[in-house]
Amino acid sequence: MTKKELRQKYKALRKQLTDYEVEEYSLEIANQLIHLDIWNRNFYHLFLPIESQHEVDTEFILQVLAGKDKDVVVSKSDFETREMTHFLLTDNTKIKKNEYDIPEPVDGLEVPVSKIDVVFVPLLAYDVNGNRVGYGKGFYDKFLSECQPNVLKIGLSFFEAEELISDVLPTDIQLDICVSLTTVYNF
Ligand SMILES: Nc1nc2c(c(=O)[nH]1)N(C=O)[C@@H](CNc1ccc(C(=O)N[C@@H](CCC(=O)O)C(=O)O)cc1)CN2
Ligand SMILES: Nc1ncnc2c1ncn2[C@@H]1O[C@H](COP(=O)(O)OP(=O)(O)OP(=O)(O)O)[C@@H](O)[C@H]1O
Repeated sequence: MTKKELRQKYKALRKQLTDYEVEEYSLEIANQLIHLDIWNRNFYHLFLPIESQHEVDTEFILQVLAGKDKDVVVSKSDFETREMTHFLLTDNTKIKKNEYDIPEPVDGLEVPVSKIDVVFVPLLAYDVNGNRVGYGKGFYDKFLSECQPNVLKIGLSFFEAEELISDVLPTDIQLDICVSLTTVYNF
């Protein structure tokens, strides 16, 4: 299927989930992550979920990271330049929702992309080759292309992998791992 078709399909599937399912499934994804060999690094970039879009609630992952004393990085998105700016998440970080309902840090200590070791990647759909589809603005393709080549890219999804995204671009960056409710995909 094309990215456009997949966006429609997965937006509809996510819409059907109840708030209860979103929470339970997000906890399940966090539980799967605990068992992976990904916790020996320092800087973990996490997305803060758009609740109205029924994204994976990363709160549980945040708790795991806090328990392990990791540095957590969150971003602010500029929809004009399609650039993300990255900030260290601390107890004092003020979070505010932007016009797209994305919770974002207001300000704080900026973290250069070169410091980031692991990125938890939001997505609408992904395929068995590790390609992903987001909302189509290219924020993560750009961000991931600026990261260190050895950065670990981990997708999180309530759904299983598609067989094929038919219109993958050369600028699309593949995931290393994707975690669903039942499966850990290693690409
Ligand atoms: N939590 C989270 N943060 C993220 C992303 C994400 O997917 N999830 N992004 C990942 O790249 C970037 C933001 N990209 C986004 C692009 C479009 C829409 C969005 O709501 N689009 C609506 C159309 C709204 C409109 O045009 O008025 C939609 O698709 O329904 C949201 C986020 C950076 N931060
Ligand atoms: N490294 C990059 N720098 C600048 N623009 C880019 C980069 N990578 C992709 N883009 C542009 O972003 C647009 C959207 O790409 P694509 O359809 O793959 O988005 P997506 O992966 O679904 O969205 P997102 O990354 O925001 O979740 C494309 O027009 C593409 O040209």
